[in-house]
Amino acid sequence: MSTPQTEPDGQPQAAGFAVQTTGLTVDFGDTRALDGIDLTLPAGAITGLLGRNGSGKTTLLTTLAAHRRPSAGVVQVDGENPWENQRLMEGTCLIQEAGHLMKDEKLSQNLDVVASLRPHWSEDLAGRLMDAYELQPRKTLDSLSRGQRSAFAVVVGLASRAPLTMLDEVHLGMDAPSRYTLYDTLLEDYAAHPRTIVMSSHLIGEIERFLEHVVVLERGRPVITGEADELRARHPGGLQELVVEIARHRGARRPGAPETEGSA
Ligand SMILES: Nc1ncnc2c1ncn2[C@@H]1O[C@H](COP(=O)(O)OP(=O)(O)OP(=O)(O)O)[C@@H](O)[C@H]1O
Repeated sequence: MSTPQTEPDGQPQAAGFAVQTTGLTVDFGDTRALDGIDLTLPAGAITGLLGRNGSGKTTLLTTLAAHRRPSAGVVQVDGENPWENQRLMEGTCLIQEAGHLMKDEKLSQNLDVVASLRPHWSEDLAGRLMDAYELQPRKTLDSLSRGQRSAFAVVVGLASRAPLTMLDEVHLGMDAPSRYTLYDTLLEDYAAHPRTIVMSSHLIGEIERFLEHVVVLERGRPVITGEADELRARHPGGLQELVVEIARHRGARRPGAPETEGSA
């Protein structure tokens, strides 16, 4: 388990949670969304979770966040099963377009509730991001535009400073300046307060420069896992091109032909 460290103000520091899955399988009726996944996500690193539509990214993130139970296999977060685990629930934050927040309540009320639930909450960071996104605390969540709702989800997700912070397509609806505010703030705050970050996005070209670890899912299985620097060195076209190449290769594969599994 992670060892708590102390911040300058005496608060316990959010150390990153490591994540491990063994044989993780999730079925939705006849659809196998995750197919026996063995995966390790390193603690205190930024992992990019990449893959095409329907490859299983959201299912993996919601299962790691214990929003759903695996059909088979094991999930371990910071060495423990996250299911109904109070410590891990407090330390795990999955950001998905503000879906988990109170739509009829003012933003200020939402912030108060989240602050009371998150041991590592930063009032200062929340305030700075609210200002940067020009979000008015007196507005209700359901009165915001789509991009503003995503921005508010970013405020909540980053200010929570959760040891396991997962961002699932959180950029949806956000314009380019708002997305770069997210990236810049994430990097700056991560450097000062290391934690485990998992980021799923189709905007690979925008995020690949700060990824340290990469997982590419395809049809519910990891087809590539590895250090981003190594992958970049082996694929000068970048991660974006790599994901497109994988999709082309898979699309061209004859039905029934053996798959080329494993790390790149
Ligand atoms: N609630 C559900 N009921 C039935 N099938 C589901 C459900 N959620 C996901 N699936 C199926 O599981 C598979 C993986 O979906 P998932 O949402 O995890 O993919 P994704 O990689 O996040 O896709 P995207 O990039 O489009 O968001 C898909 O085939 C999808 O249709």
